[in-house]
Amino acid sequence: MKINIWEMTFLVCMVVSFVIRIPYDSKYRKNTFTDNRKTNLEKFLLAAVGIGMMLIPLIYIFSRVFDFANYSGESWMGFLGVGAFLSGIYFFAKSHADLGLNWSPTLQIREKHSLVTVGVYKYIRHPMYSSIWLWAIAQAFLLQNWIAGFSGIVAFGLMYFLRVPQEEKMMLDHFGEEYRGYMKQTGRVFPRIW
Ligand SMILES: C[S@@+](CC[C@H](N)C(=O)[O-])C[C@H]1O[C@@H](n2cnc3c(N)ncnc32)[C@H](O)[C@@H]1O
Repeated sequence: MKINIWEMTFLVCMVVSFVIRIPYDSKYRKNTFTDNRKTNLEKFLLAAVGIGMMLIPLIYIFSRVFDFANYSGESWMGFLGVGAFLSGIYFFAKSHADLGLNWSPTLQIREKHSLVTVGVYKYIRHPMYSSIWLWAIAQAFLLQNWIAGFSGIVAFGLMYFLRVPQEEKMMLDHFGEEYRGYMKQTGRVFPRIW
């Protein structure tokens, strides 16, 4: 087994993302929820993201199973991948810090949930999803394999397009006009500039 520099970078960034989440995850487990919308579809989407963004890349890096789908990319692709993952890690950390106790890995409202509209949430409604898009794009640039490189975009794309409308509906159900007003001032994954 020989891991190249880009695959090693992917692994390190993945571990850093895990470590960032640990303190939020342990606090999250102590929450009581007043609304829990973790449906079977949600469970499927979470599993798909785990498979597409972690399991398939790990199998690719540590075995030869997907080697038939390798291609040889240019080094600029690797550098772009590093830039995308590093900026993704910044937004991942910042969005966790801004959401604080309101963070949840799925669609849930906790007791005493408050609407966060400060920090990075002042400009974007879904900065954590922006950061995960950056991870998926980085994966495509860093893992030069048609399956392991693109499984992240497919899995997260599925989650993003199916989950975001449900998440915004849940927030509207709870925060009503406050969230509607917030939607008018912010973009989904890019800042609103018009
Ligand atoms: C995985 S987090 C992702 C948050 C957000 N969609 C993002 O991409 O940054 C999903 C949970 O965060 C909470 N949430 C989302 N937006 C929020 C906001 N502006 N203020 C407070 N909680 C929020 C909801 O409880 C939702 O179930």
